[in-house]
Amino acid sequence: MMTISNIFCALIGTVVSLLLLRLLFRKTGPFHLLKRWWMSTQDLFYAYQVLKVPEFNDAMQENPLYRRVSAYLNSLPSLEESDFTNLFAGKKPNDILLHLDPNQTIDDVFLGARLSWTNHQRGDRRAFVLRIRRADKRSILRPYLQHIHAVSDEIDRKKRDLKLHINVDRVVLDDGVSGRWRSVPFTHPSTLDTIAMEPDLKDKVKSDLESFLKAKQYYHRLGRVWKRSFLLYGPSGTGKSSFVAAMANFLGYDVYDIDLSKVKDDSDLKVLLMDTTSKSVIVMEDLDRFLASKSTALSVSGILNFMDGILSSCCAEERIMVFTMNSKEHIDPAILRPGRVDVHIHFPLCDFSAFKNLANSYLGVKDHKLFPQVEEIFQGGASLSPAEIGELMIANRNSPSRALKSVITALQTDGSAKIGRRLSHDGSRKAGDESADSSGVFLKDSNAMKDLRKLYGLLRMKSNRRTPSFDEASGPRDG
Ligand SMILES: Nc1ncnc2c1ncn2[C@@H]1O[C@H](COP(=O)(O)OP(=O)(O)OP(=O)(O)O)[C@@H](O)[C@H]1O
Ligand SMILES: [Mg+2]
Repeated sequence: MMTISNIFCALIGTVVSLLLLRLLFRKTGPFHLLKRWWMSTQDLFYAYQVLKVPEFNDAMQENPLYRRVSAYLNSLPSLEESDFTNLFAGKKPNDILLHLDPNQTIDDVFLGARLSWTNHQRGDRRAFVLRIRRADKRSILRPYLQHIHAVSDEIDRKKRDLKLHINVDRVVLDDGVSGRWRSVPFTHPSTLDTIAMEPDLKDKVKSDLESFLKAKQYYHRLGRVWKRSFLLYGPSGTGKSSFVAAMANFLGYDVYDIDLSKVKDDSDLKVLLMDTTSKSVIVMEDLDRFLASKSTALSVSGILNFMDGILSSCCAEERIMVFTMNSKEHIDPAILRPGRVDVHIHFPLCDFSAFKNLANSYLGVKDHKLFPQVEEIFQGGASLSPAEIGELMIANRNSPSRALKSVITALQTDGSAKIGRRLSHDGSRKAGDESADSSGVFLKDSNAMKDLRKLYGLLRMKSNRRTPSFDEASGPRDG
């Protein structure tokens, strides 16, 4: 009986203490009142300066700083905690925008200094009013304004509707001016998360792109054009083009896709480049194929000038250049020298870890009883491109087991056929079935193929020389 009343008393005690704590710490409670009183007492001992950022100047022209401050303040975490915040839907789905009520104040902290902003509104006149301690002003005002610029730039970048520009022979624009680029909204869904790639490599590329975005001052101090070039190379269907789209989405940049077969000569390439804007990814796909065929009057030196960034320095900068190739084996090393191409990224055929990645995103399957069998086949040396495996998974997406079985069959047949072709190409051994269907999905495995696969697995194990996936040639890193 004693124990039950003890428990009851303890329960009551806990509830009462919780209620008291709540009263103490709520916004109008003694703790917050005390905090506010302490701050206003402190304020008596400091001199403050008030700075105004009006929406318009005297000539009724818009003040760009007003828009930036507005974007900055609406992104502050303290706004989420304010009782005077309005919520609006943004342009993109799931976008929620926060806005502070007129004549309300929010606090901000920068480099340890406390600042406050009031959203001042009288009639049609609007301004943001910054209150800052005089003692802090000299040391932090300039960096604080730069910080506001950087944050609002970042917000703009994320909000932009991206465009894909394709070079055409000539197009007449709405305003009657003719141009060489035809533009459409860029809505490619590929993101760095949807690309199956070694996680370390993906992280490296991400941080490389992030540090590029912050490196404006750094590049300028070095007297270099603020650009970075990437070479994506690997067999067909390994995700190079998808990766370009993912990069553009990550950076919030437009894409200029240069179709080299439509570039007449070097001066034509110059014109095209001069018509591109900053904050863009400029892509030359299948450069190896173009260099091998050389079907237009565009010279290699025209391409080299483009790669060096001489041409882009005349107009806007902040560009990413991307070249894709199936193989860089027969490419003149001068084309790929550091400075021309800063980062080399290898896109290999699928291995077991990339396969698991694809199974997770295409089928929602993290583990499966057929995985050990798939792993064994990969270890035997067979492989398909992520595009081939992705197609099989999409076609059988309602049944993961069927999807995995079809991948296994394809690996056993098409993979073996590929191995056979490679071996016969080397002259080491003749492939059994050279006429295999390229999709290979419905072909039956044979003993000869099994032997070839074992042999190929051994050869691969012996020559286990891996191409590094991310090879940073040179160039500035961060700002
Ligand atoms: N690594 C990957 N991760 C996720 N999906 C991939 C990957 N590789 C290819 N795919 C899928 O396969 C399809 C083709 O890929 P993509 O066009 O990017 O390959 P590619 O390397 O550019 O081929 P090509 O050299 O023939 O141009 C895309 O739909 C893409 O979604
Ligand atoms: Mg491609």
